[in-house]
Amino acid sequence: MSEEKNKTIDHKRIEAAVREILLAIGENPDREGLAETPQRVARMYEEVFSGLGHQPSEHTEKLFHEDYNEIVVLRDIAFSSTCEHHLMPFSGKAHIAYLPDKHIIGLSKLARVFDCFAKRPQVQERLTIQAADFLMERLNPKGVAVVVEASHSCMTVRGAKKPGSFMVTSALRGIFIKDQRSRSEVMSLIRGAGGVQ
Ligand SMILES: Nc1nc2c(ncn2[C@@H]2O[C@H](COP(=O)(O)OP(=O)(O)OP(=O)(O)O)[C@@H](O)[C@H]2O)c(=O)[nH]1
Ligand SMILES: [Zn+2]
Repeated sequence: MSEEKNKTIDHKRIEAAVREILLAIGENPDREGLAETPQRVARMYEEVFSGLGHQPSEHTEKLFHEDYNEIVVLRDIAFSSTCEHHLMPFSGKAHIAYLPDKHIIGLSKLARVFDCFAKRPQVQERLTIQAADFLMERLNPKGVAVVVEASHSCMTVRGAKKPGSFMVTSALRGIFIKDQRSRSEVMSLIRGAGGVQ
């Protein structure tokens, strides 16, 4: 993602809202430890919602022509996102695979595309689908598979309070839907060391 400032983030509004929340919980927003918290939170939101000011296509302008006809997998892409229900983080690993059709993409761009969708208010299912659909459309490969495993802090530290629980989501596209052998192959590559069990 480009380092350019995110124009969708209004720091002043976030600061005023955070001050209001501090008052609403009965805190003194002017005490030493909290005095700069509204500004910190605004800077944090700029970072964790940086995907709102950007498009994943910013990372996929360059494709390389290559006659490679086997599955490519980028496994264990660490990520963090924000649950849109509670504005609390969820984090884990994404695994992205595709079967090229004449074009490949720089490896890092897979991670950058995923991050661009992750750095928005999200639910894990939509994040998974958006990454798969975008790569399918932009790369025009024979197939795409995205598997995401994540722990949701809104479920581990509050609410149901189930630390250690992981949500696993997947989105298969193209040949990975239609062809059982390709599907088994991609899932076993994703399941390799460090992948989903
Ligand atoms: N499917 C899905 N659910 C999510 C995700 N992130 C958070 N949730 C769930 O969203 C739900 C929101 O449910 P609500 O009943 O509206 O909220 P709540 O009263 O705070 O629910 P509890 O978390 O059960 O206390 C909860 O069950 C969360 O666990 C996600 O990425 N995908
Ligand atoms: Zn949540």
